[in-house]
Amino acid sequence: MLFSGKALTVQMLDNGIAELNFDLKDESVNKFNRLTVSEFSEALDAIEAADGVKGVLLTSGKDVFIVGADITEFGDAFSAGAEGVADLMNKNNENINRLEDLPVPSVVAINGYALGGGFEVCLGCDYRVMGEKAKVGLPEVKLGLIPGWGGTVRLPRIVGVDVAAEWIAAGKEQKADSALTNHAVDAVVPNDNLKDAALSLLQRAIDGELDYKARRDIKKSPIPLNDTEALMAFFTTKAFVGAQAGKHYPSPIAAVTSMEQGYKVGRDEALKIEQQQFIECAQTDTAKSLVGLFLNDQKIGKVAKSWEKKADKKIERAAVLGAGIMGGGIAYQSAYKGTPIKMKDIDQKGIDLGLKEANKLLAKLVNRGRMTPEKMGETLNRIDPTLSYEGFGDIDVVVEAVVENKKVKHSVLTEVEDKVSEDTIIASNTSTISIDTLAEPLKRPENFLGMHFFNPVHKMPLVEVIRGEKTSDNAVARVVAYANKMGKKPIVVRDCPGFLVNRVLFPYFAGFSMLVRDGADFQEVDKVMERWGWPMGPAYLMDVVGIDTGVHAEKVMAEGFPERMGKSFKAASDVMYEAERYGQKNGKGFYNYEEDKKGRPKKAATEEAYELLKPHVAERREFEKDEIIERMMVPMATELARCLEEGIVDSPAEADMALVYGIGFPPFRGGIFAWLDKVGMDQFVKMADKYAELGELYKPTEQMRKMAAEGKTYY
Ligand SMILES: NC(=O)c1ccc[n+]([C@@H]2O[C@H](COP(=O)([O-])OP(=O)(O)OC[C@H]3O[C@@H](n4cnc5c(N)ncnc54)[C@H](O)[C@@H]3O)[C@@H](O)[C@H]2O)c1
Repeated sequence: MLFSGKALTVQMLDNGIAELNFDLKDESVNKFNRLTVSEFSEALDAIEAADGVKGVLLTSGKDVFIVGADITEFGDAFSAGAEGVADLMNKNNENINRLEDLPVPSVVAINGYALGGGFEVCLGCDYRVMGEKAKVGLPEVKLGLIPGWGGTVRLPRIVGVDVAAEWIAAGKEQKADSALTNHAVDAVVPNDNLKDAALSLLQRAIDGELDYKARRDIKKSPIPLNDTEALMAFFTTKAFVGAQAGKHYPSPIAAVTSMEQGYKVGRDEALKIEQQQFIECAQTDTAKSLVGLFLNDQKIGKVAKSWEKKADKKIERAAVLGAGIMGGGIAYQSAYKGTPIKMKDIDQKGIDLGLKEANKLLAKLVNRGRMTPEKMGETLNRIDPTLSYEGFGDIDVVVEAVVENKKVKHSVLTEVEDKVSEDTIIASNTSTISIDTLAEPLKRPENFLGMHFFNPVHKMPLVEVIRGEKTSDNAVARVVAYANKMGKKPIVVRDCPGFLVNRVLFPYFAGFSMLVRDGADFQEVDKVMERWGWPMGPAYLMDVVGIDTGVHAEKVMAEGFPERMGKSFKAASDVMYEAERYGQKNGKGFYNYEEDKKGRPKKAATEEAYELLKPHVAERREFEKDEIIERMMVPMATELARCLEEGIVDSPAEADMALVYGIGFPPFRGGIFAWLDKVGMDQFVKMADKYAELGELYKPTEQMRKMAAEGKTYY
């Protein structure tokens, strides 16, 4: 053994080959934490000092190769300013350069995920052999960063500027076939043959059959582009990348800038340029927010896993009641992720619609080559459409998704309780009705809870798991396990009308209604909020949700929280509802909708909506952009703070993730609590107090005022 550490080892194989094996102790994956980086350096010392080393093989002792840097180390390093960032990055840059400069050839066997720094170390090797199941990629932009260990330097020198820019700016993982076609790797082999194939390639390099030095030269030299070629390549790429990423996400452009400024110089100079760009990105609010979200995501994942472990059994069979928009989506998602599901409705038409939707989604996957027709058949077979309760005796979880009406739900829930076994868990997908209210007529309220999906189910990651007063731990655990199995992000919250997400969404809509009442142009409000980062403004969002659904839910919320959410005026949404403008679903809402060439609804402004609103709103007037943002965000943020104080949600991290995953809160802002921390509670309280005359929704809680006085933050 040349070197033996806690993160990696180096041992001599036959023929003078040193195998450097990454295998981080007590962890399920390899990552470049400070320990690994420091041992990597010691391992290179040992290789450089050893006699008779003719070649180096890099391998992994885990299912993955290396998943990247240890993001938990970013926070402290980044808050130490430019020096802290440089300090975190320098050592591994040195390591990868030393690997690349060894007097002998190097080959890496990429057995699983090689992402970020994990892929950058592969790019430092002379040759790359990849297992069929492995994936490579540079996903740093997803954290608001750019590759910082030579990714923007070596990748364009290996695969060309266009492909490198595309890979880095999109941050997508690449499968083996894409990596091979684009020459990012030299061979793809079945995982079982990986090490042998890598060794044989290394032997050929050692024997002089392959000119590894020529390859190295390419990676260490400027990129041979003339000025016109460079102008074309970088100019068009930047325009494209900038348009895709948008102004709130500057790092994809920084990655292209690093390539643009570094293409004319050799490796070492180019690495300095990359580092400068990396440091600038690391100091942006966007990076801070996205790194924060990544860590929050890990946290909610851990919480969900620990719930799952408490479940008494695995979810093998599910059922959904109601085959409408939501029921159809739930059936599709369950079947797609492998859990057979009965889909019951009282109306054959409902069932036909549910199946049609599932068929459409699966056909799309088949057409895009992401699923075989056989798999599509298997998936559809997992959905068992039915008009009866036959076979409900051995169902593990039933999800109720019938119309949002307390009476109907009570009747359906008591009915199904009689058809299932004593230990079946029954969950309701209600959007607003309190779980304790729904549980009232049930014999086994301990087996009942909320499982709130978001529309469209296959796209929206969040599932709110709502525990009522009598819900058992096992019921929560089983439903969390089911959500995990469906590939969703479950977050456990306590019961109240609207639960977490809708409880804070309706105050936001109330902010919108008051703005329009006071003379704001709804299109202007949409534009301002979209520029602020929301995927759609409030009027457009209401049209997409359905004005009828929104108006109904708003009533439920007003009954639940009359002191804050009861309203004394006719809101714009009420006006639309009375005019039967229900939004996208019937082609008319705040906007008019027509189908585009691809059959997707396309919105267009219409005078009709303004005419209808005129008698109910103040004369149109201009509002400052900041006033619009504040009047929209104060009620939402204040209600969220209330939810945390009341224990509806356990932590700021879970609340922030719920809003990002459930309603697309702009990720670059890191969540509402992260936004409040950035604004500062003292400033926020001042901001809210300006609007005190707008009502209770604008009044910060006592605890918020206390936090303001004490200078406290949520994170
Ligand atoms: N649409 C959304 O955006 C959304 C999002 C989250 C949650 N939800 C909630 O999901 C539930 C369903 O909403 P939807 O939009 O899918 O409604 P929908 O009107 O599209 O579907 C309801 C389905 O339930 C069926 N149904 C009615 N009574 C039934 C019964 N006794 N047994 C079996 N089926 C019955 C109807 O035939 C219909 O097919 C509601 O509680 C709603 O609040 C909706």
